[in-house]
This record gives sequence, structure tokens and C-alpha cells, in this order.
Amino acid sequence: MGIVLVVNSGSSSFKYQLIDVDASRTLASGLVERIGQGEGRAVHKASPEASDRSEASDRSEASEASEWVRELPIPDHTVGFGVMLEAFREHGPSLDDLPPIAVGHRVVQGGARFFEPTVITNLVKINIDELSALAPLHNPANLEGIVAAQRAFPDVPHVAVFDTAFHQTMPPAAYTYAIDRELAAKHRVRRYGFHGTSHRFVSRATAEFLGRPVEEVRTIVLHLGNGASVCAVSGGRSVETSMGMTPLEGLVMGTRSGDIDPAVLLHLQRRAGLDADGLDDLLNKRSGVLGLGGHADMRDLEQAVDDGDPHATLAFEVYTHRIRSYIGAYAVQLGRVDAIAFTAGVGENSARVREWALAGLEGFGVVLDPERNASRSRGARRISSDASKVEVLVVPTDEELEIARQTQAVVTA
Ligand SMILES: Nc1ncnc2c1ncn2[C@@H]1O[C@H](COP(=O)(O)OP(=O)(O)O)[C@@H](O)[C@H]1O
Ligand SMILES: CC(=O)OP(=O)(O)O
Ligand SMILES: [Mg+2]
Repeated sequence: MGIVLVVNSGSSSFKYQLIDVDASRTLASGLVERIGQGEGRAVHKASPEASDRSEASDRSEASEASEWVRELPIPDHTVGFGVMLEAFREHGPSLDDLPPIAVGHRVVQGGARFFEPTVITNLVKINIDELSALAPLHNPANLEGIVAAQRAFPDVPHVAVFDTAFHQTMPPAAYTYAIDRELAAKHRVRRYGFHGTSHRFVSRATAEFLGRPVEEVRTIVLHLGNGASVCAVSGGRSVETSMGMTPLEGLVMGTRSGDIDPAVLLHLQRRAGLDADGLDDLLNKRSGVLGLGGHADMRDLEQAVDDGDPHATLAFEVYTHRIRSYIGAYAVQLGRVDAIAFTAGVGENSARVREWALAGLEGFGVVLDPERNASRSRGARRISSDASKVEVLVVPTDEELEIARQTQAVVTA
């Protein structure tokens, strides 16, 4: 059995899943959070009959499994992995019975250097550290998770799976910013794109759902989670994506602004007294639908829209307007669109976002079926009408399974 532990580390938390790759099955999952913040918390679930994705890809399935919860100080990631090992010992499944053959790590920024999953050596760690300049919020935390996980699992290979890797196929015309080229090259300023693991998984699942070879299909993937990005995928390759040098560009997100005239930053620097850190905080943490509508969580925002809050309504309109603009732009770049696939927390669950984002596109052959769109059935499904020229689908993403698959492929190659 090919069992892989998948780790997604953030600065103050990490999520993990123990996955049986051959059976596409989660054996256990958990979250260790509030690391270094006084009182930490760990939640661990063993899946009794393990969630089999072919039957139920909905994550709520996992919540039906029994939980192991601990509240205790977790000063750093190393202690966090100790708590995780304790959870496996006390609550199961036993890692002695189900030893992982490898640990797969989500790493956000791989720059132009990493375009495929990579076994983590000391040199790779130096590179990930060095790429922190291009992802200061993500890479240092990813690296901390890797170091701690290597201490907890010293005898198996650790593999980095990069968010940026799938987008390394973008042509220069798509990834180049129109600024002084020498300055840009010196500081590695270009578009890299993110959420690649999800865009790759969903674009392949879309072709599979349509029963067509991935090489033939042109898809627009809308990954709408807390972070959000669009990807134009042609023949299984990313040709354009909305996030740029960092995960701030593109769509309106929970707390991030997405696209903005760069002169706004200069203006706020000169007139509102914001320095680099202040602008970083504003654009990454206090903007998006939170900044406009007072709620970062789409469920809360939709509730406020229903309650008649005009700020929430405008936030919702701006959010969906931006998605429409990208659909138009990417349809033109692709030349032909076979499918539009919605994925991640918002994309999979919000019928209203999907409806608003696609309203009025009938003239372009995009016609939603309201009943199919409102259905909450699980798994990949069609939500366009039979008359629609473009297939519109909801395709649940599974970044952890994709990381586990890529990790297994690297270590068994
Ligand atoms: N039923 C729902 N309706 C609308 N939005 C939802 C629903 N369920 C989850 N979401 C939204 O999904 C988002 C989180 O998406 P997710 O993909 O889990 O994020 P991430 O992995 O980037 O943290 C939140 O904004 C949440 O409100
Ligand atoms: C890269 C990125 O934006 O990731 P997330 O959606 O997990 O914040
Ligand atoms: Mg996510």
C-alpha cells in the first residue's frame, strides 16, 4: 500500500492527511493550530471506514468521524508534530501498522526553479528559503513545517509539491510584467501563479468527467476559496492564471484586494502615511470582501446580502464582476472554451456566486440550469443546461490527494 502523509504548513498552523494513494482514501486528517500563540489546539480524526473519494468527496464526510481534540501550548512546529504523533498513537490509526512511505509538503512559491515535485534535500531547503523573498507570508512557514516533519519522520523521503509548478508552462507573454526588464530580472519580478496543484487536479477531473482526453480540452478553472484564482488550461497545460508574483493579484478574495491600479499604493503612501508593511497588511489582510462588506467568509457575506446590507451587496457585486471579467479575458486567450469548472469552498458551495458570475453570458453559449446549480449533490457535476454550448461544472478539488499522488510518483519512480 502506498501511504503518504501530506502536510500543508502555515505560519501558525498546519493541516495534515494520511492518504492511501492507491485507494484514493483518507485514513486520518487533522489540524494543529495557534502555534506559538499561548494556548494551541490540535484536532485529529481517524476515518472509520476511511472516506472513499469515489463515493463521497465532500469534506463534511470527515466530520462524521470521531475526533481527538487537545488544547495545550504549542510553541513551535516541532512540538506540533509531536502532538500529531501523539494523536496517531492515542486515537489511531497506528503509524506502525500504516507507515507512510513518504511525506508530501505543499510549498507555495517554487519560483522559476521548480517545475515538478522535488525530493527535499538540504539544497532544496536552501532554495525554498531563498524564495521566501517572493512569498514572505508562505515559504518561511512551509520550510518550518518541512524541518519539523523531517525530525518527526527522519527515515522517509520528504517531497515538495509547489503551488507554482503547474503554471511554469505559461508563455512569456502571459508571465511578463511590462516594467524595466533589467530591474525585473534582477529581482525575479514576473508572474508565477498559484493554486497550481488544484488547477491541475480540477482540469484533469474536468476532462475525465466529460469523457475526453485532457489534450483536447480547453477549460477555465475558477478556484474560489479564501484565496482565489482563475486558470486557463489548454490541453492540460496552464497558459494563463490570475495570481502573479504573489497570491495577491487577480480576483477579489476574502481579505485580499486582487487587481488594483499600482498608483493607488503610491497615493496611499503619500497621502495616508502608509509604509510598505502598512500597505502589505491593507491589501492582503484588510481588503477583498472583508474590506468592502465586513465579512471575509462567503457564508457570512451572503447572509448580510440577504439582510439587505448595502456594503455586503456591493462587495458581492464586485467579487462576481471580477470573475466575469476574467472569464471573458481567458475565453479570448483560449480561443474556444469547452468547460468552465468551479471549485474550492466558494466555487463548490455557493450557487449564488456561480449564478451571478455567469449571468448574461447566454450570448456566449454559457447557460446555467438553475435547478442543477442549486443542487447540493456531491462529486463532480454538470450545472449548465443541455442547450449550453459551454459545459459548466462543479468539480471538487482535492489538493491533498494530488500532493499525495505526486509524492508517491516521485518516490517510487
Ligand atoms: N455553503 C457555502 N456557501 C458559500 N460559501 C461557502 C460555503 N461553504 C464554504 N464556503 C466558503 O468557502 C471559503 C473557504 O474555502 P476553502 O477552499 O476551504 O478555503 P482555503 O482552502 O483557501 O482556506 C470561505 O469563504 C467559506 O465561506
Ligand atoms: C497561494 C494561496 O493563495 O493559497 P491559499 O488560497 O491557501 O491562501
Ligand atoms: Mg484551499
